[in-house]
Amino acid sequence: MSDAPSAGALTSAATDSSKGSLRILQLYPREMNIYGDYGNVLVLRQRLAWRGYGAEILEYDIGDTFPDDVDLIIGGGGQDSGQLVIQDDLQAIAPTLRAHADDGTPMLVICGMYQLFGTVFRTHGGTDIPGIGVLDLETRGGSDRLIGNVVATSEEFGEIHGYENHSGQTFLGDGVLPLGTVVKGVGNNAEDSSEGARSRNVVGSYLHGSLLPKNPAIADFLLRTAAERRFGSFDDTGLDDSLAELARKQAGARPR
Ligand SMILES: NC(=O)CC[C@H](N)C(=O)O
Repeated sequence: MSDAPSAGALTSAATDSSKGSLRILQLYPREMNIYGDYGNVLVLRQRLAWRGYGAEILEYDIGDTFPDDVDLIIGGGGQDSGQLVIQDDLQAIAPTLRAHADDGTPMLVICGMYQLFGTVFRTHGGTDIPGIGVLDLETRGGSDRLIGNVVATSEEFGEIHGYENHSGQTFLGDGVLPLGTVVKGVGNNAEDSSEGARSRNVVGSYLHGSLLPKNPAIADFLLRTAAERRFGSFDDTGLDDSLAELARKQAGARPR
């Protein structure tokens, strides 16, 4: 169960939202929200609040109507069983998600949802869970779970810190770039040192933690992109990220 707000709830941590509000949609928070992934939404909301923007946190669950005017779409990790539960509903909203991606809506999808944004996840049990083809990649389940701390490097976002726990190994097609190159841990698969995927304004990653508290550069990319699309500009006043910096140092020093 998630402790997230119910569908359509307006959660405003911002006392001052005079610069406007962004609508952030969390996909399937019941089934696809493990290892603290909901923290990504909380980080986005808080960084908006610090800069005088509001955030409307929406949730999409099985059978819901997909909301209008969504500025940012977030998806978390899930067990294979959770991925099986949502698979039919996800196919039903696939055209909407693909249209959002093509239109430039910023998105962050982690692990289980990252896999399902590809073309297919063949589980270790031999079941094919079809993806929605937003990202050109496919995933094959293996007998080993890949678990531990990860550090990846990326030109766009610098060092990326997180924690992986997956059996699926993901292989990128020509239509996407990796999010980063792994220097500690495994990332997408045990063969090519790539981690995550980038295409249009979509970021896919295996990294939990949750990801955004320790990676404010990725959070601000998502917020800047969403705000510029909605308001034409973004006041990206620098924030005091010294605690995030400490967390990054600590995470980087941890054993695999
Ligand atoms: N952490 C996750 O989201 C796991 C995704 C998928 N069930 C796997 O094991 O590969």
